[in-house]
Amino acid sequence: MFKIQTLNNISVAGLERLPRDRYEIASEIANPDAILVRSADMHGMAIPPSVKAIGRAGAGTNNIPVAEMTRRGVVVFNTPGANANAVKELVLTGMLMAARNIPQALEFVKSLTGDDESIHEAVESGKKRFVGFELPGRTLGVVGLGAIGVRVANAALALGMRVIGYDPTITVERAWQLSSEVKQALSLDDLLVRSDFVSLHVPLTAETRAMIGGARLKTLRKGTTLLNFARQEIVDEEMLLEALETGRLLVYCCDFPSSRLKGHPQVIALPHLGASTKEAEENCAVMVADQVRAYLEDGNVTNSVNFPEIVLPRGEGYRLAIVNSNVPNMVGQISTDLGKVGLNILDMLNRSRGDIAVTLIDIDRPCPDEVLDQIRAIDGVLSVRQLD
Ligand SMILES: NC(=O)C1=CN([C@@H]2O[C@H](COP(=O)(O)OP(=O)(O)OC[C@H]3O[C@@H](n4cnc5c(N)ncnc54)[C@H](O)[C@@H]3O)[C@@H](O)[C@H]2O)C=CC1
Ligand SMILES: O=C(O)CCC(=O)C(=O)O
Repeated sequence: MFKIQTLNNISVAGLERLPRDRYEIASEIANPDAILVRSADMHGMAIPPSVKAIGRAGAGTNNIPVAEMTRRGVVVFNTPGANANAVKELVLTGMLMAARNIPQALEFVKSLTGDDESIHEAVESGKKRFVGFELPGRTLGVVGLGAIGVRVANAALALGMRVIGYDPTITVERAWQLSSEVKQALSLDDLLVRSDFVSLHVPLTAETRAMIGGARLKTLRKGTTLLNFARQEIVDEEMLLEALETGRLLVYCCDFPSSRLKGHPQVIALPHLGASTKEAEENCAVMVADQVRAYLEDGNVTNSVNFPEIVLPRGEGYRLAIVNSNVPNMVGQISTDLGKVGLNILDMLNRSRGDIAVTLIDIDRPCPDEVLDQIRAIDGVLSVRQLD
């Protein structure tokens, strides 16, 4: 029986992928084998030694201590692209809300009093305060052309916008998906000076933290709208407020309210709603549950942010799933231990990524406990599991 701890609400569609006769799932559970999480902050949390996998039902893994988990030999998964359409739709909503002064217009309508005739009169005389502008011909700069950025860029083209993008590490897959109409910005600074709207779609990393700071905000075209559906910390809030004050920035539309941003007349702040659609929640939950299950039951790894991709189809025999440091002669030492007791290797796969390697070995009969312990004792071996 595998034990799964959930730190956030995970869609039932995903939990149903973990059959109850093999999986016990609860928000409070002792010695879990895996943790499923959305946005809960796991930094500083005591993660029990029993944990072998952490599954993030979503894209960003900045809420998980990934480096520490790698050192411990714990795999961390995410669900690339599973919520990208939901975020794209909210970014488009944000652009349109900003261009048409929708939040202010809604506030105005809420404030109306009197009978239908007086409301009608107030509407017709008041609406001139909310005159907006249209998107065709305006330039959108997309920073980060991953699952979300590519969708936002292509959708903005379809709305008649000009689109420029910046992503020095764009993958081949995303480059194929990106319309050839999207022009390449030479640098982030080049993108910022050429855009009427700027939309951020990068992960939060040491490099992207406060990437949009004071100096860069000063280079924006007067009246730019900045959209941040990535992470709060990517924008320097102090400097942002100054840019709004000077009018360099017209609107800041984000998914991350704060005490200073909420209620600000030029800020549209949503309560981290980017991935909050039924479809995205289901997509993420199903994908992450399948990935965690494949790892727990077969040792296979797909869509990990810290482990190598490794998939060895199950055939005959018994499987050992070993996580070890990526150093020479690990496989040699492991196979020597197996050979000493006459265990025959039927199939084997070894993959590495950075400092970590995963070795899957199918053997002809169960491995005795003392041999498993010998393998565990090899310098650099982080975990050894014999799978049914
Ligand atoms: N508001 C919300 O609810 C959601 C927010 N997010 C946030 O959006 C981020 C992006 O999500 P995805 O597009 O799914 O991720 P992704 O991994 O598919 O794309 C990220 C892209 O950013 C690029 N990148 C990294 N550093 C860069 C830099 N310094 N400059 C320019 N490009 C850079 C990468 O090359 C990659 O192509 C997530 O990491 C997460 O923080 C994601 C989903 C929902
Ligand atoms: O699970 C959520 O609602 C947050 C989604 C998110 O921020 C992400 O996928 O990075």
